Amino acid sequence: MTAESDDMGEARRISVMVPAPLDSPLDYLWAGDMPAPAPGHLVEVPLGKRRVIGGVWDGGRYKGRQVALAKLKPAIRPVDAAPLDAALMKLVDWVAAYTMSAPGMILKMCLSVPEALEGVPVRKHLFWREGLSAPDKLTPARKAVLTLMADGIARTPSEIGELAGVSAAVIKGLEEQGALVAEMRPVDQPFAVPMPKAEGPVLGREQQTAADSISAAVAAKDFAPFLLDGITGSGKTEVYFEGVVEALKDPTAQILVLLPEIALTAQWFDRFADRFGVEPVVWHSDIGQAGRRRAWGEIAAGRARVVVGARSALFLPFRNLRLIIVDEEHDPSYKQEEGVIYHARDMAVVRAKFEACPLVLASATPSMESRVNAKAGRYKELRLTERHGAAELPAMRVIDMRHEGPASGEWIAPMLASAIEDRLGRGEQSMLFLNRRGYAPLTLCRTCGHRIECPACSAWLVEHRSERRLVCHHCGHSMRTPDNCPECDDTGSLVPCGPGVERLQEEVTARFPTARLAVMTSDTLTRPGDMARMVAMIESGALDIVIGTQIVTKGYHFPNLTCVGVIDADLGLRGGDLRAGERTWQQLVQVAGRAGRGDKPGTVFLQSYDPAHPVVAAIATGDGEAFMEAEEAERSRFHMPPFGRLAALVISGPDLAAVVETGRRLARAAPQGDGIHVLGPAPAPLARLRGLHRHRMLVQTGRDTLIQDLVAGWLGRVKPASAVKIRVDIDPYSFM
Ligand SMILES: Nc1ncnc2c1ncn2[C@@H]1O[C@H](COP(=O)(O)OP(=O)(O)OP(=O)(O)O)[C@@H](O)[C@H]1O
Ligand SMILES: [Zn+2]
Repeated sequence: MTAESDDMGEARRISVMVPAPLDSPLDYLWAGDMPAPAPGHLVEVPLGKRRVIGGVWDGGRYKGRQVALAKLKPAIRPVDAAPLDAALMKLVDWVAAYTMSAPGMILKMCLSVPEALEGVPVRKHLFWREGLSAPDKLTPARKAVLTLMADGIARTPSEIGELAGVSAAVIKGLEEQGALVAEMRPVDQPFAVPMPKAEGPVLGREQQTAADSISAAVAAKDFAPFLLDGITGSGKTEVYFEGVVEALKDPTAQILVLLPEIALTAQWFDRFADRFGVEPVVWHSDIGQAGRRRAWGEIAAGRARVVVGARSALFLPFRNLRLIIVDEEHDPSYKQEEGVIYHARDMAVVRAKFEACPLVLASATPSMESRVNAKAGRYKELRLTERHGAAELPAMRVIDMRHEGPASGEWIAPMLASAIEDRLGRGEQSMLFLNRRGYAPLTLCRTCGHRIECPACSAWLVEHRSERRLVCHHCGHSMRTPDNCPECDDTGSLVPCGPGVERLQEEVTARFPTARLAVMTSDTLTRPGDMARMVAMIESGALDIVIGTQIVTKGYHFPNLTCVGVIDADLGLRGGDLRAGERTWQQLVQVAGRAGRGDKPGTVFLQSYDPAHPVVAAIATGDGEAFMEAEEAERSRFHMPPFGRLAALVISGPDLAAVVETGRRLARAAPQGDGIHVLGPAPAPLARLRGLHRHRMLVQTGRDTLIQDLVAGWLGRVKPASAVKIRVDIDPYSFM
């Protein structure tokens, strides 16, 4: 072969990132007459026995052995879809490197809707217009159709059938006679374009200052990270809506708003619709296949303008992203713990940088990470220190459960009970917060002391009395609640220990038999729309008392809710990991923040066995700043994140000895050096999960160490024992 034809051959080599767990793109041969597609274009290629859609990639970033041209498999075809843009491809590479995941699995999250890439199916619509031929016989059924269609709106045959109450044959007949004309339209219609109302709300002084900063950054079209730190009810949403208004002035701009999954609720949508005239485009697990296809396609085409979604929306293929908002940025649900382990808030910052657009992290309880970034000047801090309008922060009362607690077997202290009584009398609402689903977290045999555990996990089974079942909250295993102890077979000896929301419901019903009560948990709100209906009931005053898990803490605004009771303020502090204090503080501030948001003042009751605990004291005094300062000092002293870096290794497998052996090998090969600390291996708190044994290791380094390189080198020196997996979690949030 001459050098020239060799070059020409090389021009036919393309690197393709395929949605599979591979370390780098694969090379393919681009056969046929068309020039090889440039990076970003989507192509169909063979992968093993499958055909997959991948992106042509700049393979130079990934080192590896080059396969000889003659051995390359040919690509199948170009895919007729908008190419991925450079910023998104950069994000894929970056997130893969940071989280130590296969880049193909990150790309898979971007191309999460393969059907959208296949082109949208078309559906037949019929319409009528003046001058079309009249049918030969005008039967009543035909007349009904023509009357309906006189408005000129195109409808599918089935819509016409339904609306006019006629059979398919009638419609077919009219079409054959030329009285209705058919046109083919893509099934997926574009979304309505948001149009901000000319007049927004009159912003308060602090709100206006914050909104101006954000709008200026949007207009400047450059990377600019903000921390919007405003107390609960201070009107953060209205502030970042101003940024959205500014961005929409560019007719091609797209805006992404990330919310924790369970905060994606009717209230937020109503407010958006109020301001922008239409609902935003939604992206989360509940929208179904067709909804995903439509949303993905419209986003990729650049037509979907404002998208609101849960964490996975971060990887959508926007064409011209001009603003990212991460609301409730402290929320732990932004960390994905399965599959690719990533933190959507942190990766949002990276995406904003690559897209060169502003980013707003909003919270009443900013995470330590964001707080420290703001202090260091990496983020610009915008503060809102007052509630909107006349509303004041609620009063706080700590109930010392050691002296002021309820009788044994009850969970509501007298002081809280009388406060609820009082609200009932005044026609106001109360909310009780207990972050525990089910009836009781533990079932114990009074005779032999046996505790009922999950057979596959090291966890107790939780009683769900309404279903008469014991359920594992880790793997979903469940069994009928037995009558006899499974261990000693004694009858009637099993007793529930501790409260869950169902048990609390029992107590509330007994105490306040006439109160209108609802329980809000992921068990009671299972269908799409359940949450919206419940929220509407609270808003309309159809409920007096709401019992809920953390599902009720997110962003709700119920003006008539004036009493919040935290049943167990110490719950999140037990078995404390690195962030237990911070997280409990955030959760309690958020739940407390639901009280007194209207013109009536609110009171929050915290039931605690440890009122002197810094977290409880911080909530009671309202001095969260002092608490977070102390937390920060502590983290800094021990070089914990964000002042140091952490990576967790979870070693798991079906055979305990193999897991232990792998841990030993890791320990022997552990990295050493200044400021590097390796902890473990030790059994994980959740030592068995879904039948697999789990051990953990933790490596801690200084802020300036490239912990990924350290871990990669380490893993390269160790061969796991058979059937053992090692999962790496950079910046771990879960220590279970
Ligand atoms: N400038 C304003 N004019 C009129 N109403 C406002 C204004 N600012 C805020 N509000 C209203 O005040 C209420 C609280 O605002 P919002 O829900 O945005 O607070 P928040 O800061 O997001 O609170 P949280 O952190 O608790 O979710 C909402 O009903 C909102 O519509
Ligand atoms: Zn289990």
